[in-house]
Parts: sequence; structure tokens; C-alpha cells
Amino acid sequence: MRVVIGKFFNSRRDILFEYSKQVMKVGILLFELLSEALGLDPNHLNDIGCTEGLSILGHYYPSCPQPELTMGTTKHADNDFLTVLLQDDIGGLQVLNDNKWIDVPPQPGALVINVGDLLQASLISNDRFKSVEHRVLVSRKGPRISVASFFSTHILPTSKVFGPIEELLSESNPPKYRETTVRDYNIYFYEKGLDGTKALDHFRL
Ligand SMILES: O=C(O)CCC(=O)C(=O)O
Ligand SMILES: [Fe+2]
Repeated sequence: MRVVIGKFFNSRRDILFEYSKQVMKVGILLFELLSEALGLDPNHLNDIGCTEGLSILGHYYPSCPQPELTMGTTKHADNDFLTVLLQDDIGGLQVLNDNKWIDVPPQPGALVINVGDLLQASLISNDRFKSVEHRVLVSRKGPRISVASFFSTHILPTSKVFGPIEELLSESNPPKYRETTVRDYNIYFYEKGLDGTKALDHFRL
């Protein structure tokens, strides 16, 4: 595992290292459970590299006197396999379900787990799991802090190709996505920006 720490976190280096170790344990367990849910060997998703890379991003959303005029983070699905999200008690995170925005209220001690595009959960699970579209509203209540831990190899120099898992495919369930590297997926994701459209559609066959 490689841990990259930005300037924002420099003074909390030790805490962040410990946190990343614990998130990695959670991630390995989640990928075991997700593998089983797909009817695969429990180690499958870990073995193909879903926990090879972990990057942690700290968000600071200043309090906003006119929250109705802006957005903290616009609608997107994460560009990774899985995200482990820690939010404080301010709230503002919403997920899109049946075209309706649903609040994800903060629960003390709880982590939010979001399926990302690469797992989609769609790309390699061939749509058996769906990446969740979400956004963050800003608030008058005070600044909001969140820590998002992304399982993805996008910061690593790997050219491993990902595509729908062969064991999940059949004549009645042909691949829905073309194969791609995490790097190429991310180049497209960042070029496109958080414009409200799904990056995955670009890779759909
Ligand atoms: O701040 C949050 O709660 C979510 C941030 C987010 O969606 C992201 O970093 O991808
Ligand atoms: Fe996100």
C-alpha cells in the first residue's frame, strides 16, 4: 500500500497513517463480502487489485450564508472501486435514488460506503452492483468536514486492464462495458469533470 499525504493533513500524519490502516482492513473485509455476494471466491476482488491503492481526500466546506445558491460537491459517482466516507455532524450528503435526492444523515461513529464506477461495481460486476450518484449541499450551520477514502489504483503506475469479471458473464449476460485501465478511465473522468453525467456511459458497449 502506498499512502500519499497532502499538505492539509501534514500535521496529523500519524493519525492519518493509523486511519488508513484501519480503512484498509475495512476495505479488505468489504471486498470479501462483495465477492461472496457475486458468488465468487471471497478473495476474488482483493486478488484482482481492488485494494491495491487507497487515497484519502479531506474536504472542508465553509459555512455558507446563501446555501440555495450553490453546491458543495456537484452530482457524481466516485471514480474508484469503493469509497469509505467519514462525515462530521453537519450533514448535507445526499444520494440519488429513483431520481430523488435522499439525505444521508450523519450517525456518530458510522462510515458511509459508496460503490464506485470501477466496481460498478458496474464495470467489473457488469452492473450487478450500481455506483451511487451523490452530491453535497452546503449549510449555514457551520463548516463541514469529511474524509473520503478511495479504493483505486489511479495514483499508482499500473496498466492492469479491468473489465467485466469473466465468471459473471454468460450468453444471457454478455459484457456491458469495454475493458479499460484505471488510468484511462480517470483521464476520461477528469476531462469530463463533475458535470452531472456518468463517466461509465463512455465505457458502455
Ligand atoms: O464530502 C462528502 O461527504 C462527499 C465527498 C465526495 O463525494 C467525494 O469526495 O467524492
Ligand atoms: Fe463522491
